[in-house]
Amino acid sequence: MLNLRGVEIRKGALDGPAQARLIEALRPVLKAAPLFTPTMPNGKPLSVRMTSAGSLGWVTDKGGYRYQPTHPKGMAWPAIPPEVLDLWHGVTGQDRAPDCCLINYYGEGARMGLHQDRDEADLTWPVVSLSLGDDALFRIGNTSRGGKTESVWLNSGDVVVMGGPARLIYHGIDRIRFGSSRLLPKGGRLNLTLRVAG
Ligand SMILES: O=C(O)CCC(=O)C(=O)O
Ligand SMILES: [Fe+2]
Repeated sequence: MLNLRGVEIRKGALDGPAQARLIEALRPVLKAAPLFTPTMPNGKPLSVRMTSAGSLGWVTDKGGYRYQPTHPKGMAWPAIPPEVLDLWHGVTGQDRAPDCCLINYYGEGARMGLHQDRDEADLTWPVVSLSLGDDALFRIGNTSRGGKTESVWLNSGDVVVMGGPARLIYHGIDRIRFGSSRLLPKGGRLNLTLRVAG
């Protein structure tokens, strides 16, 4: 395990078969709650497409960043698959389940700027994130804006945990190596982010 500024990076936490099982488990979720292109509060589209599973999903549009119980198309989010819940319980050792599994899809050229995860009601819960598919360059900054940053490549099956003093650390994805993994038939990267949100 790698520890970068308090952020735990569990390289190879999931082996190939476990990754393939997760992709299978996510297929019906993505069918029930299709990926959409979110926009920043200023109207600018994000390059990642996203959706959620769980009682709450994270959305952003002209109304701002928030958690809500429904997909932008109006339906409730599908349940978080048991395989994903097992990962959370195994990593956190907590009985409480996450109420949101945010699913980010990075196609060719997609990225995510440096940000803090701070829309959750209780910031004492860790954020657990799983990488599936193409490699991604993950950048870690500081708990306030600015300052030096460090980067690390995340590969399929890696798990990142942001908790404790690192819960509010700035982080982002600079770029992916499109086509570096064969896990997703059409390429790209799926990132699952598990959180106690409400
Ligand atoms: O894609 C990633 O690894 C990070 C995603 C992320 O930071 C987020 O959804 O808040
Ligand atoms: Fe984040």
